[in-house]
Amino acid sequence: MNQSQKNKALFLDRDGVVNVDHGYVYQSERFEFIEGVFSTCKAFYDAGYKIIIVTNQSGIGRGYYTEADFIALTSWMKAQFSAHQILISDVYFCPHHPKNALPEYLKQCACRKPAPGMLLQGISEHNIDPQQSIMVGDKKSDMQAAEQAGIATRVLVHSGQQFDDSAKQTADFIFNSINDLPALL
Ligand SMILES: O=P(O)(O)OC[C@@H](O)[C@H]1O[C@@H](OP(=O)(O)O)[C@@H](O)[C@@H](O)[C@@H]1O
Ligand SMILES: [Mg+2]
Ligand SMILES: [Zn+2]
Repeated sequence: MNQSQKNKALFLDRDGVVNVDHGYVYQSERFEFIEGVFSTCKAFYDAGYKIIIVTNQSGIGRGYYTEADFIALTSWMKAQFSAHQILISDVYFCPHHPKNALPEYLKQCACRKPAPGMLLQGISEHNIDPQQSIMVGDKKSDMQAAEQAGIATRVLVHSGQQFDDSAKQTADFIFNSINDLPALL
């Protein structure tokens, strides 16, 4: 299969990119969409990008909330995008943590960013060409995961966690938020 038959993807980190990172958000009442997320995702969706979310959810491993809580919130979140005529093709999450987690989630896994596992799974399951794809994150670990997965364009946004100069070196672009992303179209 040649590259032209592969899909291009906009990979999004969730907390700090899609929604305000209030810290281990798991309830829709605390899920505050970041300004511009719908208009930006609509622009990329209409431009032929699959939209795939890849999110660390150590709050599950830490016992702050359950996988069922996360799945319910994710269903609600996808419905909000759908109401804006945007299909979220998939949401991949990592519930693990290497040090502070309930026994069943205590592990050094291949999916927790900066590991690339969630991105590689999305690339495989959705026939994505990483060279035509973009990753948006608010942490250095998001950029490192994308680099490991071969995602060609990496964007760091200021709308989430603070980051240092070493994080800036892992990004191709640094924007205030996802609202500025259409400049890349
Ligand atoms: O930004 P994404 O990957 O979508 O999700 C991040 C969240 O799972 C949480 O990740 C935590 O980091 P630790 O997992 O505790 O290191 C903290 O940064 C929280 O503020 C944040 O809400
Ligand atoms: Mg984040
Ligand atoms: Zn994991």
